[in-house]
Amino acid sequence: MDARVKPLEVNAVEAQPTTRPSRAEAEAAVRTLIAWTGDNPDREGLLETPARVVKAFGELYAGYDQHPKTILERTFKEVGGYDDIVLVRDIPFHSHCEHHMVPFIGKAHIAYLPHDGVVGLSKLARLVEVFARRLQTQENLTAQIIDAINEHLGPRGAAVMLDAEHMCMSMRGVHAHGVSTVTHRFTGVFAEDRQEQDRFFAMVGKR
Ligand SMILES: Nc1nc2c(ncn2[C@@H]2O[C@H](COP(=O)(O)OP(=O)(O)OP(=O)(O)O)[C@@H](O)[C@H]2O)c(=O)[nH]1
Ligand SMILES: [Zn+2]
Repeated sequence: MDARVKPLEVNAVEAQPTTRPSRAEAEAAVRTLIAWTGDNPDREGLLETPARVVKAFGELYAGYDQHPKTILERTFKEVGGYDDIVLVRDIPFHSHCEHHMVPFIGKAHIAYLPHDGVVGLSKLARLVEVFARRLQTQENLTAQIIDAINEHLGPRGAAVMLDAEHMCMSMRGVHAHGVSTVTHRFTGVFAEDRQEQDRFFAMVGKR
């Protein structure tokens, strides 16, 4: 099958499947951007840059080819009856804002109240990667993480908080350095019970 007609797998409801250009077309686009900046894409140091950039994009946007189900499908039930909050905090992530394609970098804190087994702790960090390695807004990233937890783990409650610095606000535009943006979403018991929210904030260490 021609790589150009390979459908792009997407998980966002609003995103439409689209077709992928070829690698050669992607490299030509990078070459155009280099020339647009005012540099010479034919000088020695830049000759291989389009190929490197496209390869790097393959890593930075790998999330389009990954699905949360494959990460969250394996759960463990032998946890000694543990059914209280499981919090994995300070998960580092890098994403790219969909407005400027410039990085936003921060930490994710994910908690859930188990219902029928627990998931491997590393899987929550992997889940963040699935969605962070796509073009994003911080709000959408927050929502996609918690929606995937609810869909695939069915917990009694879930809580997600992201704290990130957007390079499009510091390196360009308003040039506001050191600004952090905090988003959070609660579902289930965390949404209904203020005390559970307070426990989450206390455990994360932010109030
Ligand atoms: N809500 C939200 N806004 C974001 C995020 N990442 C970047 N932005 C904002 O997206 C907005 C885009 O605004 P526009 O006015 O269309 O673009 P712009 O002229 O480049 O804006 P400036 O950044 O103010 O120069 C900016 O205010 C960015 O700060 C995000 O994750 N969530
Ligand atoms: Zn931006």
